[in-house]
Amino acid sequence: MTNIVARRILLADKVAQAKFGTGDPIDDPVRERSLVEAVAHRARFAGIGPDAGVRFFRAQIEANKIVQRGLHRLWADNPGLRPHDRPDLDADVRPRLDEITVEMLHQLKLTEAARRTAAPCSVETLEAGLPADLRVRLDALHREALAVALRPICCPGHEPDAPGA
Ligand SMILES: C=C(O[C@@H]1C=C(C(=O)O)C=C[C@H]1O)C(=O)O
Repeated sequence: MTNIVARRILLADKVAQAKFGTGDPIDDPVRERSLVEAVAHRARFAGIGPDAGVRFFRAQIEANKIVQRGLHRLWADNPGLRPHDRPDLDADVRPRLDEITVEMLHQLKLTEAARRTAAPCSVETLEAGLPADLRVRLDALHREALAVALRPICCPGHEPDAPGA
């Protein structure tokens, strides 16, 4: 599960690139709402607690926006670091996020029982278990996002509810 959480966070770089300089806001409440509704529906269908599923995905969204905000700030302040290409958000990046959503729901289902009985774990432990090729791509910004994204897994039921949850 940590693996796919890290992959979604790294994909936020592409989202940030797609939006940078276009005027498209980092926050897209319509897209978020449709994701959360789809997750609640599918979680219920798959027999995962919809609340747990929604809580998990709200954390993934927040983590994604942490990376986007951090990169937009970095690029605004450092023109030399700005990306040269702009992926297509709708045609390229969001379909990849949608694939990850399906995979994450599957993993949530598979790990449900284990997570219910597991002792709270630390983000550091989960991060240390990542394959090296993913770990090396996580700088301080991505690690900050990873900590937010993993909170529902590490501390099920203990993380504060997101606004509007
Ligand atoms: C990833 C995007 O940016 C934000 C983060 C989202 C997410 O993590 O799923 C969804 C909508 C946006 O608020 C996007 O616009 O697709």
